[in-house]
Amino acid sequence: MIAGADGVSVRFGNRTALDDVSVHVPAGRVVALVGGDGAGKSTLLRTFVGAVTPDSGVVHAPVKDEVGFLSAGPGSWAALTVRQNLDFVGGIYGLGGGELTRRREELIDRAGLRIAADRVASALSGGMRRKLGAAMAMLHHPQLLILDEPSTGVDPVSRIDLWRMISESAAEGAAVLMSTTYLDEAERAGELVVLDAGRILTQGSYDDVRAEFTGAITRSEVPVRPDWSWRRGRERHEYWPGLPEGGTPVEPDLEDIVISLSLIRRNEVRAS
Ligand SMILES: Nc1ncnc2c1ncn2[C@@H]1O[C@H](COP(=O)(O)OP(=O)(O)OP(=O)(O)O)[C@@H](O)[C@H]1O
Repeated sequence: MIAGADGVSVRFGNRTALDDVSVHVPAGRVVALVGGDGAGKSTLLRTFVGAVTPDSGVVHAPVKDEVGFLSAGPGSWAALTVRQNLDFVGGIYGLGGGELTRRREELIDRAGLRIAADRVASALSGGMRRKLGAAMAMLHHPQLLILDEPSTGVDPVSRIDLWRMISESAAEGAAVLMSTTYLDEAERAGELVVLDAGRILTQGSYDDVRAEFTGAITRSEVPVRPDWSWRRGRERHEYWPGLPEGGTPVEPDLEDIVISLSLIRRNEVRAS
């Protein structure tokens, strides 16, 4: 295992951002951290780069030079071109000469940024800028790659480039921990960690998560219990802890599972 968090809790004043979270990130794997706004994703990622210190629990990570980090911010210098940004980061990590040029041009191609290679970062589209940030984080072949919402604002075609870059880093041996709000994308990761209000709702491979989910999901135009239903396209899906009492059963996907588990958790919190 390259990196891991064991029983990590983080509080900001009286707000609990993470509550007893454990996550392991092995070499060659992509672990996707999934959760809505304020779930604690950025806070957990920031514990791995030393930007947040846990109130309890332990975080293991390689030394700083072996970590690549794309933060939730811009991730590149606005006034530098794509090539200059990559050269600058390469210099920080001691890369130079032909080695840096080869790696820089390889990542420019992988990111689909060749047409923009001499454009300043401030003139890139949001998606191009995210891909440049990801390229900068992985430039020095870090053992641990931490990416905070790399695909937010990236169009579906560019997301394919981004996923290829992330998969290639993992295939080359990096341990990758990334956050995303896109559940379809998270299904592709080797492992999922679903966070809600600072706590883990479920984790494991997508197959594990599906196998552990015990409820049933139905679809209908009008749900039987609106509080346990959510919109999916033109219909509503509804969660049932046991046998459904209405609607047409559907095979739950990750979105159904995550929403059901969040509703169960919120109901437990309200009841306690
Ligand atoms: N520096 C901080 N000071 C105070 N509260 C914070 C700080 N950073 C995060 N929080 C709070 O901790 C909780 C988790 O925030 P975090 O940014 O980790 O969530 P997130 O899952 O990354 O969500 P988002 O995608 O909206 O950033 C939120 O309630 C947030 O308001």
